[in-house]
Amino acid sequence: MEPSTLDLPGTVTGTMVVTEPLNFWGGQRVKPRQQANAEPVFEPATGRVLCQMFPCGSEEVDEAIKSAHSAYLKWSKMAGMERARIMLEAARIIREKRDTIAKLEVINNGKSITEAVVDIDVAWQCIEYYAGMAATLAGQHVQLPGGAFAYTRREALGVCVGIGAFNYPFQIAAWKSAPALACGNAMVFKPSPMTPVTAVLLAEIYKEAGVPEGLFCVVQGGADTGSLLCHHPGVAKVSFTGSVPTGKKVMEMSAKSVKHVTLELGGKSPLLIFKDCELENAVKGALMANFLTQGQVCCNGTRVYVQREIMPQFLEEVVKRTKVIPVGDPLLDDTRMGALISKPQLDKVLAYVNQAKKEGARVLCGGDPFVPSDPKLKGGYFMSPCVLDNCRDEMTCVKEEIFGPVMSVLPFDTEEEVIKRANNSPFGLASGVFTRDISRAHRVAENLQAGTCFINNYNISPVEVPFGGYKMSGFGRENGQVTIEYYSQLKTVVVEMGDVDSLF
Ligand SMILES: NC(=O)C1=CN([C@@H]2O[C@H](COP(=O)(O)OP(=O)(O)OC[C@H]3O[C@@H](n4cnc5c(N)ncnc54)[C@H](O)[C@@H]3O)[C@@H](O)[C@H]2O)C=CC1
Ligand SMILES: C[N+](C)(C)CCCC(=O)O
Repeated sequence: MEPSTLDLPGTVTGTMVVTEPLNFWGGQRVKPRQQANAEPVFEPATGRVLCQMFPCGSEEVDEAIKSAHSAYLKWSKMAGMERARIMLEAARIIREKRDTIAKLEVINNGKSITEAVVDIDVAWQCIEYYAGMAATLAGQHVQLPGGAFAYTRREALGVCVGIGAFNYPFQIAAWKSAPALACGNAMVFKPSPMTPVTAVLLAEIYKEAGVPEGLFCVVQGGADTGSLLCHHPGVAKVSFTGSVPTGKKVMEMSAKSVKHVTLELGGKSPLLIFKDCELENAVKGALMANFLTQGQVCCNGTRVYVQREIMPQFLEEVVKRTKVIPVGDPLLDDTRMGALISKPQLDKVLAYVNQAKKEGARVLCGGDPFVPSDPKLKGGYFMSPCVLDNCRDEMTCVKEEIFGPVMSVLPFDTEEEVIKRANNSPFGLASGVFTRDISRAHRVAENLQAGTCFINNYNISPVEVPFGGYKMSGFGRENGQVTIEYYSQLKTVVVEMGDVDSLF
């Protein structure tokens, strides 16, 4: 890579320009074939153009998939132990380059450096975790009558496609590629067109660690490139992270050639806070559930149901803490909230706040554009984190995914009532409950219709535990042991030891 991209120690917000090619296949960065249809990529904290994103066309997609396929033929025949060793080396390199990758992630995504460092740590942990699993893949031996037997083999799928969202660009690439590679697959990854910069670093790191050329490729582009990938006959599986409408399209396109599909889609997750909770932890949990990555997190607990008796104390504390969240230059260590991904996203979120007001919600704090005092940040996409009170279940802000720093607070009276209301949503990604009553905690966890339930915490996602949705939040899982099943297929081998007993 050119030194300009990696030479980051002195880099401050508002100075970086990325000119290196952002595609990667055949073991190297590949220049875009056509300069047409270029889209500017912005630095969210300043509104400045960071680079151009050149979408890949069908020839480029084809080349990347061919490159991945030839790598897959080698990689899938290697011993699991050998794949593990290379993946561990990749994890080590990420650890070594963590601060640089995190910085670039911040410049492209707008989240605070404190969060980005955690994201990169989770990325190498994920690769380390699946490296540990690569050598454990095994089938089963089944005894049959007459000395016959069968055994199963866990085999790779082939070339898998990963399509990522803008909110966790590097981490999503790791969450998808780690289990894919552990199982012997290759991956072609398409980042969000708004965050094209860091996935290619992962490609370079895998290469440096020793994967066969082409094993992890990056193609840049938006919907058109994504659809070329979903239609390509050389692709065995598509793992998608993004919105529900796009997820449906991905499933539909993949259905044409019966590709495997994993969908990690949006949510409107409920967080239930009972009066017997430890209030300070519940308040901290509500902040964690709403304000990470400027609220642009699919599993955020944006419907905060608070038992009526403790509502005044809860609101007082949550508002007090929300008001002092340091919003500003995301590269500074003290900042806890950076900029939203784009101007349209900021406008959309502010419009949701306005709509909420119109429908009768009360803004207790925030919900306005925020202009930091630093002149270089004047064009950034900042807003003050917002708490909405007086919300009702039928309001738009309670029903729709806002994908911004907006918490809607609703009162409830009984456990039975709140579970019913919490489940009355087409989404089912995550949920949370704060209570000191252990029976209640597990009963609530059992009855909430969501892929994850956090008890007395929120938004922690260790790579050892499965993550994924119920209902319209998607299907399939990422992380945890089970994800091996989503990136492999089972072959049954039946062995006859006697003579064929023919019916004919
Ligand atoms: N469940 C999860 O793990 C996550 C879900 N999300 C959801 O994603 C949304 C925000 O992210 P965005 O990046 O704006 O979502 P999006 O759905 O617009 O885009 C996601 C990805 O799909 C690609 N894409 C768009 N149209 C396509 C098509 N026709 N065929 C193939 N690929 C296509 C985009 O280029 C991008 O890479 C939110 O609604 C959020 O809830 C975001 C992050 C994580
Ligand atoms: C890391 N975590 C749990 C906060 C969010 C991960 C899911 C996503 O991609 O939005």
